[in-house]
Amino acid sequence: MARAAYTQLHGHFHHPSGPRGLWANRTALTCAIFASIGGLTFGYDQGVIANVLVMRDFVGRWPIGPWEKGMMTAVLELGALLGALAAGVLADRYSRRHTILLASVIFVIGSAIQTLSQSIPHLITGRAIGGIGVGALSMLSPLYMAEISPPEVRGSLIALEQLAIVSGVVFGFWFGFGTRNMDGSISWRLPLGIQLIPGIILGLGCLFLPPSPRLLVLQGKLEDAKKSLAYLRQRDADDPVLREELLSMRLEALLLSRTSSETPAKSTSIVSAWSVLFSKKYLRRTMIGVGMMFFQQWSAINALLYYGPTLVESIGLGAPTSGSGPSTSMPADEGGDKAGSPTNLLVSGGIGIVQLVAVLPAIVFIDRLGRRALLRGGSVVMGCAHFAIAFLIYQFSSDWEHHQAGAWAAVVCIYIFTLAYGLSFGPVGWVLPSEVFPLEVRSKGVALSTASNWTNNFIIGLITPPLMAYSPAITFITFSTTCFLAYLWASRCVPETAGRSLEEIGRLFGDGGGVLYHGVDSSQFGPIEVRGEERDGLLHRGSGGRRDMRSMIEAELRAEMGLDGA
Ligand SMILES: O[C@H]1[C@H](O)[C@@H](O)[C@H](O)[C@@H](O)[C@H]1O
Repeated sequence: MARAAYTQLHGHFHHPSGPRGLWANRTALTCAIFASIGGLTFGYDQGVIANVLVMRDFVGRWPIGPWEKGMMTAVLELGALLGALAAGVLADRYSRRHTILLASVIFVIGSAIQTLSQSIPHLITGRAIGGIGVGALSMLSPLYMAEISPPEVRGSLIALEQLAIVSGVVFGFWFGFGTRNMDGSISWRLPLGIQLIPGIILGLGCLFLPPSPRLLVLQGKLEDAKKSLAYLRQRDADDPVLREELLSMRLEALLLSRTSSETPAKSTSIVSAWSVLFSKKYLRRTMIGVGMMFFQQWSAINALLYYGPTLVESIGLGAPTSGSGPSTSMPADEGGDKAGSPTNLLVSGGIGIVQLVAVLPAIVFIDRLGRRALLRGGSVVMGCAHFAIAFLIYQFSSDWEHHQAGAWAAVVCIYIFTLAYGLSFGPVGWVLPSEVFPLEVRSKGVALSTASNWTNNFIIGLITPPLMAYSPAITFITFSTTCFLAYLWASRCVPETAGRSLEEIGRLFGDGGGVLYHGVDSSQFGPIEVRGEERDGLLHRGSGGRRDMRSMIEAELRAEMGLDGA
């Protein structure tokens, strides 16, 4: 009976996703919204720094060249890369919440140093330290959200990370825009200092969040896990549905401890703990996590964000540029009064707003339409938009003045691209890596995927200016090609994870570990072949002793927990 109740409540077809499902899971929703403050810090920095680096007082005080300006972005990204990887280890060793606390403290220290900077080295140091916090939070928030979410709304809840990031971008951009004309250093100290507020709120508040029930199960703290799950689902601890969910988590953890001599999460050797991600068992998932972030970044969202205004100016719209041909510097390199140039507003500010608008339907539909459908549709539209921009540049760049319609068409394409990205690779980029890894390697898998985000973000920042200098048309053809490759990757390599429990997703990769209830149309498995047959709502694998071990452990657990079916 309990099994039927569980299937009915958590099954793919019965439980509502979208707003109704979100409302039904409002405790998990509230916790996810709070945890998403981690994403806010990340986006805010991105939004604000473009404005800070061109503020009158800032430029007058420290007349720095492009090299130092590039450093400002680069040190944060490199710090974030380190932070994400370090958090992958600490999140298992201590807990998700305590690592969030530590990351928030580091972020606050970094932000304070930036705010109080008396010299450029201070600022760079502050950004490196702050970057460690930003990077750690950028992996911890989605990881925590994935582990507290019920399957039917997990996509929506993790997509809140993207909502937080882009809200941060928009708020940071417009706040910096608003203070830019203030007299003195307050114009830039204020927007840098304001980020202390979310950092402190997250650091203090995270200890009040319920701990991840999945991690507690892995650590053998079953009573605590039950309590946390009961709180998150707002159900009685003895509720059969709750016990079924707990059972599936315990089953996964037990299978893990009985089938592997050493739990990677507890592995003493750093090298073996990470190298396990490249073992045969996990390689496919690692490729999905790392590939997801690779393609998210190579869609070139940040290239447009950083270099969009320059591009638009080079095609003859907005503020006039000095010199001929496309300038390849970041908008920040262009000198004090360009911060408020119509182009900067139109593109940098506009791209943030379009991302923000697009992520809202994505949150509603990501669990209904599925991740794969969004990725496949999004990549095609993005690829076509880049291609159209390349074509327009190729066709008209020698004489934009007499082809204003063509120039405007390019701007429209930038927005179409951003809309498609905001509905697909933006949010799904954070969702997918958090769900494909099983518990034993989840934090490291998410850390490595997040590290892929920061590394590729860094590479794009580095190569876009010389590539644009060489040929803007070729630049866009390159990005168009990576988007079409992303389509092939999504079609061939990404399984549909929507609506499945994290334990169930392991089955899509042939783990055989942990899935209790299937109840999902197997045609949705995508290209990943699941060998076995379905009986009694259970997917039975065709071969191997693991299935037997699973049924054995399941029977043991059912007996111990007093659940039917034992
Ligand atoms: O998902 C985010 C978001 O789309 C940001 O705007 C972008 O700058 C980041 O690199 C990306 O990871």
